[in-house]
Amino acid sequence: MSQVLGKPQPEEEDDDEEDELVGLADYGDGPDSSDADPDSGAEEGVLDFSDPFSTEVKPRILLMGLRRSGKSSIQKVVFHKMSPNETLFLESTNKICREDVSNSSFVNFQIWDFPGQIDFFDPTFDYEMIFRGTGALIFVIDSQDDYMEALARLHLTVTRAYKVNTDINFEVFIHKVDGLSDDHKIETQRDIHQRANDDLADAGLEKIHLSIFFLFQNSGIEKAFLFDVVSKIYIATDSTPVDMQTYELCCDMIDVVIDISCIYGLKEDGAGTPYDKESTAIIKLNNTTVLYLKEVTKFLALVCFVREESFERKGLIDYNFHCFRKAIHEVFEVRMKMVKSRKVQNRLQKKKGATPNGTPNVLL
Ligand SMILES: Nc1nc2c(ncn2[C@@H]2O[C@H](COP(=O)(O)OP(=O)(O)OP(=O)(O)O)[C@@H](O)[C@H]2O)c(=O)[nH]1
Repeated sequence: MSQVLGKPQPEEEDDDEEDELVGLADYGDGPDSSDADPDSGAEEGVLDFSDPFSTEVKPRILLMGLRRSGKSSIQKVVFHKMSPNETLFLESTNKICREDVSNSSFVNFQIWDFPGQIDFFDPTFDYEMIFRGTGALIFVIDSQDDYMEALARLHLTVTRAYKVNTDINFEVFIHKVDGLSDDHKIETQRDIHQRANDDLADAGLEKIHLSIFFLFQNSGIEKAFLFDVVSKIYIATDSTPVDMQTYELCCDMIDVVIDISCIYGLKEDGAGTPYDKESTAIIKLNNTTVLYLKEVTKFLALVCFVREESFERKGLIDYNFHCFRKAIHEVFEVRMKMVKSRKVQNRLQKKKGATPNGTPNVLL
């Protein structure tokens, strides 16, 4: 099982071979991510919104989509290391489930899983409040289903949300592509892209940008770690087991890259940085595996193990990497915005003589 901000855990029996959600790192589970009771989330109709002045306010990501589209499965596989096969037994979600993903200083947000059947435009739901504090809205579409209803719902959701908050990032996940042929996948993505954007254009909302992509079931990446380059602690990994040898090999690769850059990459007066956005390295091992390192942020690197034959489709791997990097940057941006706005709000509150949590200061 993966661990967050930690060294590898002992291997666990896990027959699940597939890295189902490559392109999204698994930020692990365990005590770190379970610091909030998943069921402590707002009950249907009884939303318990975070106090905007509380220091607990976190960037919020909403998971929406029709019933059985796979929202809870995505959350469980990504954040709880559930094997994709086990998602078959997931019960339908009947209330909004909120969960804190606050495993480290790098990744810190709250994810809200909405039940598919919920009518969040029901007057009893304060959707304005929901969307106002939202950083990203992920809309999941089941590609094996007739997706016309999903597209109508997507349009309604996006237009409502945008009216309340123009800063929301809209991400559309085309899910369950495992059942589609390669041709059908491309055709489905093209069709969904076209229809979703046409609907927005018809509503005069071309400026809304929808990022639409597949959740790759098999990108050819065998194992991936998101490393903090300086400490060589991995802050996230995928759902396959971690073994010490693999982890150490990744650490060695980071050392090699940084050492070589320090020796030959810096200017004579020592100017420059040994690690920047151009940093990348590929090492072919003698066991038909390729080690691939790429910069994600100035602190983080993704280190992957890729089968040699899969590496021939390097474009696909790079595309996955690109989506992943973009998602990480968006999470950081959302987080920075929230931190800034919280500071401003706290300052304003202080000026007004109230404590950050909204209770007036009482001077005794
Ligand atoms: N073929 C396939 N099935 C999947 C995949 N992901 C999830 N499923 C299945 O889709 C079904 C519905 O998954 P859920 O995660 O419960 O869907 P949901 O959107 O949370 O559903 P509600 O809670 O009813 O809104 C389950 O039987 C899952 O096993 C996938 O990648 N491929």
